[in-house]
Amino acid sequence: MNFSFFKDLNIDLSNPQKKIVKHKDGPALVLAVPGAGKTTTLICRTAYLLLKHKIKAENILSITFSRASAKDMKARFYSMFGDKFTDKIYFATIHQLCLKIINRYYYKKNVSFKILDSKDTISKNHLIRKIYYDINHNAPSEDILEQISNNISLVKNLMIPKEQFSFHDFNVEHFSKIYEKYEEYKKQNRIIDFDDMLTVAYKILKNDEKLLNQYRNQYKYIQVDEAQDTSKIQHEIVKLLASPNNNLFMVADDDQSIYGFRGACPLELLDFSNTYKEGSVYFLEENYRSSKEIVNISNDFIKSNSSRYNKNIFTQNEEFLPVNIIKVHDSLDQINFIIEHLNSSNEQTAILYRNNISALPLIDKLNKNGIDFFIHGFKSNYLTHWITKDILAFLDLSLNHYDLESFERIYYKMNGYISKASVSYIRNNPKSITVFDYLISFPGLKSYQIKNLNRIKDSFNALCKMTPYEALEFIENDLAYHNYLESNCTRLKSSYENAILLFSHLKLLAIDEPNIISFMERLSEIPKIARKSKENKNIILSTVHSAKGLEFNRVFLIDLIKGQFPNISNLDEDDEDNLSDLEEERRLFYVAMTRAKENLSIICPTFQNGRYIKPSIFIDEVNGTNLKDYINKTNWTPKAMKKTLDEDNSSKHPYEEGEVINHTKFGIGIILQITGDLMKIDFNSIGMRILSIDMCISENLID
Ligand SMILES: Nc1ncnc2c1ncn2[C@@H]1O[C@H](COP(=O)(O)OP(=O)(O)OP(=O)(O)O)[C@@H](O)[C@H]1O
Repeated sequence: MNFSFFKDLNIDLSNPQKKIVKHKDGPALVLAVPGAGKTTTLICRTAYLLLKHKIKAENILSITFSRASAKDMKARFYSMFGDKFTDKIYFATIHQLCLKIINRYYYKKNVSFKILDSKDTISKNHLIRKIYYDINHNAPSEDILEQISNNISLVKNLMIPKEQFSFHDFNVEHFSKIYEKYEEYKKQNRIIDFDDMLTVAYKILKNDEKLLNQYRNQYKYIQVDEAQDTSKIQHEIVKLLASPNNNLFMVADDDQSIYGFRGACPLELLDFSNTYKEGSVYFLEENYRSSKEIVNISNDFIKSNSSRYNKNIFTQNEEFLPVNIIKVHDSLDQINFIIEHLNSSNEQTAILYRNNISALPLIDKLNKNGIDFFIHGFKSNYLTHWITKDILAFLDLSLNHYDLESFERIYYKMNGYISKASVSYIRNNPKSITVFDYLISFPGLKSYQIKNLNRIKDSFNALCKMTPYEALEFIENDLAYHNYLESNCTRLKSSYENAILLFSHLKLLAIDEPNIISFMERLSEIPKIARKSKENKNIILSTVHSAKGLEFNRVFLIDLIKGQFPNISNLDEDDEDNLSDLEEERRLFYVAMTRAKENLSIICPTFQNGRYIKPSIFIDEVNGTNLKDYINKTNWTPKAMKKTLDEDNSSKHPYEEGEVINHTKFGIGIILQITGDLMKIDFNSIGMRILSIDMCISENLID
């Protein structure tokens, strides 16, 4: 009888896998390597319970951590067994299950509630921002907002009582107070957030025995995929539901635990044999997914981590292609390299990145090249990032010289030397005068101050006539926004690498835009393009976190640069906290590599925003790879810039290529190239700059 079940499958399960599939009653833990068939075995066991043990579909609950994995699990089940079952099998995330429990309970009690971040509530970020401001009297950066949000998740997932907050380093000023206010607001407004789904459901199950028993009677068999990412409270909920029969089946790989920052507790798995004395532990060490090269290289790589079970991963798969490390010149070259390869073969491909912001220029350029893709959960928070808001304020002010709000946002972020007193003065501006003209009318200004204000006024006059790319370069260099960007990161204790990545990606977006308005429109269009991207595409864009549990023929792992992956600034390997963060980042990199079946390329830009950047330390740690250069393959002249360069008006100015000039601010330099209104000049003091000829003449900048 058993024989026919396994014979009928379209997959030839190994003996260890079959043994696991046949496991029926009592607790079981399957510990396995990537691609060992954990999900496959769980799916087959579900079918085996239904077909062989005649368990009803409604009595089986299969849960996992992310929506993408739950969807994938369901799709794989129906593709293998869809023709054999008409009953619905419940594959859900643990949060979906908890919400179901809460809904049922509140419905019974006739109590209504709302979910934070839904249409009819305030957004979570907005709420935290407001509370942070009320308590600390300054606005939090995006990094701090994220840290607060992660801390809230951590507290709830690890079930840390308020009294023990002082033992934890939350890295946020007055976190305890912020947390208190946040909880108070939700309580008063009958709102629950994503993490409350767990705490509230747990409380309900603990206090309502009748309801708990209803669930226990319903879900007689509970299966948990990706159990290494289950947090303390999730373990408690699962234990509560599974008890007293404990028909609990968990599959896990400790090397793929990547949610420690949000309270995942892989250590609970170590305790499995103590919690369930009668439990069975199974091991799966054969990888069926990836080529020999990918298996060997990733296995070697993860051995650098010290807190892990040592496993003997092996594969019988053939050798296929070497794992490549591709050195590209910069982010634009990285995209060009990817597009070139996407165009040359239509095999199923994932482009994976550590940080959401890496997706911004990808969405833009793939869309402009007419390449269809699906993107997993893109976050549009770059639009509310202080850098984006600053840049938009510069551009808004350049378009509208009466825009006091934008002026107030940026006047101290450039080399304007504008005093607070004069800013207070212009708040009484009669509105019929531009911000700059009113500033100049401030009583008692010295002649050099007036000259300076005229310089700023002229800069903003010039700014609105530039292409968006030139404008961003001008803001960065000529208006010295770069200095502010650097000092503000230090002040906010937020990652300078992330800030520069965002800034340079905004510039990448600007490259193809003909004018400032179209650049602004494109910025707000990107989230819409992301939302419209449809599933079932051959090309997937995803953070590594969201790609867990999935597999692809070809993987491009991008932005392998210092500070991005591992996503740790000022890495100090002697610091224990740093070390555990580094190990989690290493697991994340391991998850990324092991998503690939045949073709894995790790891409490493060498310049960012015109400056040399160091590669990720992981590049040194992956041995046995093939190093390839893709440097200078493409002509890096931004289109928008090229357009201006091509509009030749050389006859209207006195400069010549090769001429040595003396600039009032930058000193001696040589003109390397003149095209249209632009001159590329190599200055002795500051290196290369591109300047507008019009500006140089009208401002008398060159002697
Ligand atoms: N016995 C087998 N023979 C051939 N292919 C198999 C076998 N078991 C699993 N596979 C295939 O190997 C791949 C990996 O399986 P699966 O996704 O279930 O592994 P996993 O352990 O859950 O992976 P991960 O933890 O890395 O996400 C799938 O394509 C699956 O179809």
